[in-house]
Amino acid sequence: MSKELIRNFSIIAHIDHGKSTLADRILEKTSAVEKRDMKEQILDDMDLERERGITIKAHAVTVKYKAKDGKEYTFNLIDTPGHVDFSYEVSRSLKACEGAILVVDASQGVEAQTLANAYLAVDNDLEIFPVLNKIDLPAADPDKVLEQIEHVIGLDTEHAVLVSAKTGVGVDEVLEKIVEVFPPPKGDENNPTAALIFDSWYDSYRGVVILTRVFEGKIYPKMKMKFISTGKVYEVDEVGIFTPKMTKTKELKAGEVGYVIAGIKNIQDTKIGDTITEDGKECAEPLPGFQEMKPVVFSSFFPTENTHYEDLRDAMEKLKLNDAAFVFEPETSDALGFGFRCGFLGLLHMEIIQERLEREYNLDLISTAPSVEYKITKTNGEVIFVSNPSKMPEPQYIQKIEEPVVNATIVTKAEFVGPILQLCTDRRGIQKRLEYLSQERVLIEYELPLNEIVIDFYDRLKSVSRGYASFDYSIAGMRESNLVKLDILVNGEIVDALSVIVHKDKAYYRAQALTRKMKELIPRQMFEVAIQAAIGRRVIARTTVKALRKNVLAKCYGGDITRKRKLLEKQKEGKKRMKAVGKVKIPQEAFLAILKVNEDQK
Ligand SMILES: Nc1nc2c(ncn2[C@@H]2O[C@H](COP(=O)(O)OP(=O)(O)OP(=O)(O)O)[C@@H](O)[C@H]2O)c(=O)[nH]1
Repeated sequence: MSKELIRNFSIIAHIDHGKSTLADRILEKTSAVEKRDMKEQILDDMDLERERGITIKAHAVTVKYKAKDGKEYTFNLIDTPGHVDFSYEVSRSLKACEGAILVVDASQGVEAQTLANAYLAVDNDLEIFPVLNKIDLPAADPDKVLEQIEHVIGLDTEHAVLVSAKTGVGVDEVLEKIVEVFPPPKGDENNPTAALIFDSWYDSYRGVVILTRVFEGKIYPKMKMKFISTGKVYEVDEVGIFTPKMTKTKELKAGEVGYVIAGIKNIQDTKIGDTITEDGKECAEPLPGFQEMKPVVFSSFFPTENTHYEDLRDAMEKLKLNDAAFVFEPETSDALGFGFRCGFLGLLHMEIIQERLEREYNLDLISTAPSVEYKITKTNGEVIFVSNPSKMPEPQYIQKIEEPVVNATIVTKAEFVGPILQLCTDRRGIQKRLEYLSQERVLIEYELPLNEIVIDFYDRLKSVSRGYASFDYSIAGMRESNLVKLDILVNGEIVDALSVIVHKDKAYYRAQALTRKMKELIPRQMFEVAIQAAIGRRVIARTTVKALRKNVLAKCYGGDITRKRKLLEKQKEGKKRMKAVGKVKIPQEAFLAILKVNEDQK
């Protein structure tokens, strides 16, 4: 097949603007999927993706399109996720493309991730054309949105297409634009092989499946392929494309996108961003790779039953096979016993991993409040990185603490600017930009400490803007701050897993709110439970959970054993997701109380 007839592209958009729906329509129109096999959002094949209605992993699919010029084109469509935690998936997908369709909801307009993703595409030198989706909605205002696209993103709207991905209106025009606007790939199949790994996952039957874009040369069965960064060599078993089912092909040539299987057992060997070449006939230099993704949010996971520790380790190792960005290491907590300290790309990533561990592996977990990684310069000049508050050195050994800060972009309606600025100020933000995109839409940029974002920022933003604010952020660097560790003591003992790092000015308020919240969350026990918050040795807040007066069994006068058993069963259920710390039973919610403490509502 001639390269002239190939188009490699991604669909990018703000979350919920309809890119998965548009991808579905494209598959339908190109008959890749029989009508009877068509289910909504066919590319989102993980159960969890379907349930949450979001795309977690990027997917690639190859379809044929007979254009109006009479020629048959091959489209390699790469669907990308839209949530901020997964923006690294977007950027790696874009490296495999020549073009990007920017989907914008015509009833909503440009949002924070529309901007972030459009800039990513521009940075990757892609051809872009906008698709204004949802024009079937009465609130759709395509002209206004076109103006925003030109004015805010600076994107030419000459090739913009008005679409309803729901009804199919305009989709034919999108297909023609793909042919017209996006350039065919370059490269020569006779050159030494250079192919980019842009995704990989572990399949229990076939081993590692690599998703690759071939830039030069080709990949074919029996070829000895070499990964440039690790130097490892494997013999290729099979190559092919997704139609969307895995379909074997003879080879993958320059310009093409597809999968490679080579009996690889270890996903660590297939680093995303690495270049595949041919052993003995190497390309001169590796392709420009990707930014390595570093976890920025950390939390500890402990099994509620200590005997499930090994099961938890096994489950996490399995999950990691398909998620290179998820990291973990063993941790011992005085209060909670054996568990793991885990690193994530963001809060959503953390929630998804926890949910998968609980659902797919049937584990009951206690997770601790999310934290970020601090850079600490000790008084002896040593520099350490601490992502676990309980590992923070004593204050007298600390010279300075730096915390990660992000550049945050918020797009909202003018009427909510006031409360949003207030929220950002409360969260120790520094304003960088405020611009009216139109009379009623405003773009706000702030530098904010990441630590203030992981704690319920997004929820608060949604609530102060009644849902009319979109949000995106990228890590900007480190900033020195006056931070302290707040310890929580239960009956006089520090519960290490409850410690949090807070700004000094907020410590007192947080301590009050936290102890109050703990009191609500820790159930009454047979004895009085004192809850204190302290900085170092200084106790700054205290509450008490009163003792229970009656034993639950006291209700069972006489010897009705079945009734007694029922009550005990009931009690046991209530015990689920609790962890005994000394004599006191602490429920999961208490470990996340910091997320529920709402200082902005004071
Ligand atoms: N009325 C209308 N609704 C649409 C249209 N296109 C998509 N939707 C709806 O908008 C919602 C979001 O669509 P998705 O395709 O899941 O959006 P997405 O951008 O892929 O979202 P993520 O995969 O979560 O990033 C769904 O409820 C769709 O049914 C359209 O043209 N008209």
